[in-house]
Order: sequence, then C-alpha cells, then structure tokens
Amino acid sequence: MKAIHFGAGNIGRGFIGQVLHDNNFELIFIDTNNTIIDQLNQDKGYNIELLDSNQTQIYIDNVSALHSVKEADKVIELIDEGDIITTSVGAHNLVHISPIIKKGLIKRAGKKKTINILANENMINASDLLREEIKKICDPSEWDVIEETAYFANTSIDRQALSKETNGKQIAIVEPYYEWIIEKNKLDPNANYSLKNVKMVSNMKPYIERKLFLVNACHAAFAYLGSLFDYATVQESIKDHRINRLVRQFLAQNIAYFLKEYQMDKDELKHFVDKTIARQGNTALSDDVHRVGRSPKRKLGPFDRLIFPIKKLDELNLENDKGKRIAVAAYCYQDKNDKEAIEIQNMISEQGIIDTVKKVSQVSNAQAQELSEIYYAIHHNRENIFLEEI
Ligand SMILES: NC(=O)c1ccc[n+]([C@@H]2O[C@H](COP(=O)([O-])OP(=O)(O)OC[C@H]3O[C@@H](n4cnc5c(N)ncnc54)[C@H](O)[C@@H]3O)[C@@H](O)[C@H]2O)c1
Ligand SMILES: O=P(O)(O)OC[C@@H](O)[C@@H](O)[C@H](O)[C@H](O)CO
Repeated sequence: MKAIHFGAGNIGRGFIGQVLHDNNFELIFIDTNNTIIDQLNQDKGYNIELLDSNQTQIYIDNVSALHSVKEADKVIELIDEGDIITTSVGAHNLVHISPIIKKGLIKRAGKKKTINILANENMINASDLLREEIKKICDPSEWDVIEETAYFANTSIDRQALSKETNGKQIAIVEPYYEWIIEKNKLDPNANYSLKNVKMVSNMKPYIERKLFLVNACHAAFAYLGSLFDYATVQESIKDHRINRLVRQFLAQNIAYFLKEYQMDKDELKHFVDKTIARQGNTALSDDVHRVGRSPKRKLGPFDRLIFPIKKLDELNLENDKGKRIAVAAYCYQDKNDKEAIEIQNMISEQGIIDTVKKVSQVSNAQAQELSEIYYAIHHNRENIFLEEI
C-alpha cells in the first residue's frame, strides 16, 4: 500500500511518516526542498530520535520522495496508484498543493478508485479547507468525479516534532507522546486498510478545539511572552515563574469555555493542562520561540488559538483578560525573518493598533479598544503585563 505524504518536514517525518510506516504503508514524500528529497531518495529511509531517557532511535524504511513542482507528472501518476493522501505542509500551503492533488484525483477517478485524504495542519477542519481549495479550481463535471471518489476527513495532530542535522543528514527529533485523531464518519467505508495507533472519533470539534485552544494556545503564549522578555526558547520562557503563572491563569480562563460548551470534566481538563505544560517544558527539547511563534498573522486570525477563545468567552460573559494580554504580546512580537511578523509591525506603525486588530483578528470595536489599551500599557512598560489590573 502506498501513502503519498505532502510535506517531509518535522511532523511529516517525525510523526505521520512513522504511523503510516507502522501501518505497513510504503511512504512517498512530496516536497519542494531539494535537500530533504535527495536525502530520502539516497537513503530510502530516515531516522527519528525519541526524546526519552534512552534517546531511542527509530529507522523508517521503504521511503522515497518527489518534488511537487519539478516532478509533477510523477506525482500525478502516483496519486492515481496511491492508497492514502496525507499532508503537513502548513495551513497556508494547502492552496499551493491543491492543483496537483486535483489532477491526480481526476486521473484516478476514471477507475472509480476511492481514496482517503487527511490534511494534518494546526487549524480547525484543514481537510475541509483542502477540499474547498480543490473544488474552487474544478469545473462542475470535474468536481462530480472527485466527489464520488475522494474522502476528506478532518484530523487533529499532536506531537512536538523538531529536526537536527547530524553528519549532514536531517534527523527528526520528537517527544514520546503523540495523538492523531481522525474524523471517522468521513473516511472511505471501502478502504482496504484500517489505521492503528490513531484515535477515531465521530465529532472532531471538541478534540481539535482542545488541541488548538489549550495545547497550541499555551505554546503560543509561552513563545510570545518569552519573546517579549527576551528568552530564546519556550523552555526558558516556561521557567520564568511570572510567565508560567500568567499562562496558567490564561489556560484556566480558556478551560471555562470547554466546561460551558462541552460539559467536559474540570479535573480532567486541569490534568490535561498540567500535562501539556510539562510536555512543553521538557528540557530535552530546545524549541525556538521563533518556531513556535511563527506566522503571527495566522495565529491572530479570528478562528485560531488566541482570538477564537477571546471571542467565545466574551460571548459567554466569562473572564478572558489574560487571553487578551497574550494576544497583545503576539501583536508586539518581532522577528525580522518572519514575513507575517514584519507585516503586523508595519500595519501597527502605519494604521495604528485599533485598525490592525480589527483587520487581522476581526474583533468588535469594544474588543479592539480593550486590546489597544493593553497594548499601550505594555508598550509603555512590558512589566505591566503582570499587573493584577491593567
Ligand atoms: N512540528 C510540530 O511540532 C507540529 C505538530 C503538530 C502539527 N504541526 C503542523 O504540521 C504542519 C507542518 O509543520 P512542520 O513543523 O512539520 O513544518 P516544516 O516547515 O518542518 O515542514 C513543512 C514541509 O512542507 C514542505 N512544503 C511547503 N510547501 C510545500 C508545497 N507546496 N509542496 C510540497 N511541500 C511543501 C516544506 O518544504 C517542509 O518540508 C503545520 O501545519 C503545523 O502547524 C506541526
Ligand atoms: O505549527 P504552528 O505554527 O501552528 O504552531 C507552533 C507549535 O505550537 C506547534 O507546531 C506544536 O509544536 C505542535 O502543534 C504540537 O503538537
């Protein structure tokens, strides 16, 4: 069985590749990075190092790779023969891979061969987004044939995955913990395989929201507060007791959303948060604040990890002052190598903070006003972020 995976980056090799390999798939990575493509083709496999006490080494074999642009014809052929398509290219790149996936699906649709497509990106319903991007570029007859054969199931994916270079080779380094949750009722009922080491659920919403609004929100908070106080890594940021306390207060406020919306168990959620902070503080990891804080415009979007909880808690009349401080820390975030960070800083200088938050986060006038007051207080003196009241 062949798995076609778009994105041979950290999570693609460090997690999705491992699970598909353990489910007896041959792995073909599709990427645009020549270095990793050449490495995978040369070695026909790759190493994963687990961040456990033994630094366990895992070798993933039966691997090859193709370039999504230079070898487009081969990729289309492969989609025609493949058994599953998965992605981890970054949510903003789904639009770029949709034309080639469309061509491959049209080719195989003639044979009426069904296929599962799982987009694994940190956003709500990434597979639905990929489906929409493909639909947009199809004429109605093309879409009819794709719709008959392609099954787009949403997912939530959780494992801290980084990479390191050893002897000129990229090695995936990952924490032992992982969770891959898949929306089971959208999967192809006639698939000739079942996946082990994944969790199948009928209602994805609570799971992906818990991942984004607790795990990723926590991570983003440590990254943006860390950056505000000149720490280089998330692990250093977590050790600052004032930052740690503020992030815990922030997550305690976010927990209230899950209690109200899904009647989840409070103690289980508290335990989940403790476990998440312990995972993110794992000193075997050295996770750059600029990796975790990357693409702040995406992270400050209306449905993403920082703003969606603020909006929901406001709607429910629940406290969210800590979330607003974290969002403002994200608006203060600077990274000269990150296009989105530069764009946000330019917007703030040219249009002011109120118009910027309205455009980027699509918040109400009252919310924009509140965020701007916090922004000025923090801009005046970053220590103000820790005050009882701003
Ligand atoms: N790293 C993690 O800890 C982690 C955990 C859970 C989810 N995620 C999510 O997984 C996705 C990937 O994250 P990552 O950390 O692996 O990033 P990454 O940058 O390490 O990997 C992304 C890969 O996609 C490739 N790519 C980009 N555009 C492409 C295109 N048009 N065609 C083919 N390949 C393309 C890149 O070259 C790169 O190799 C993101 O959505 C991220 O939010 C990451
Ligand atoms: O990948 P992003 O940019 O959406 O978020 C950065 C990190 O929070 C993320 O990659 C985590 O490491 C991952 O989601 C852990 O499961």
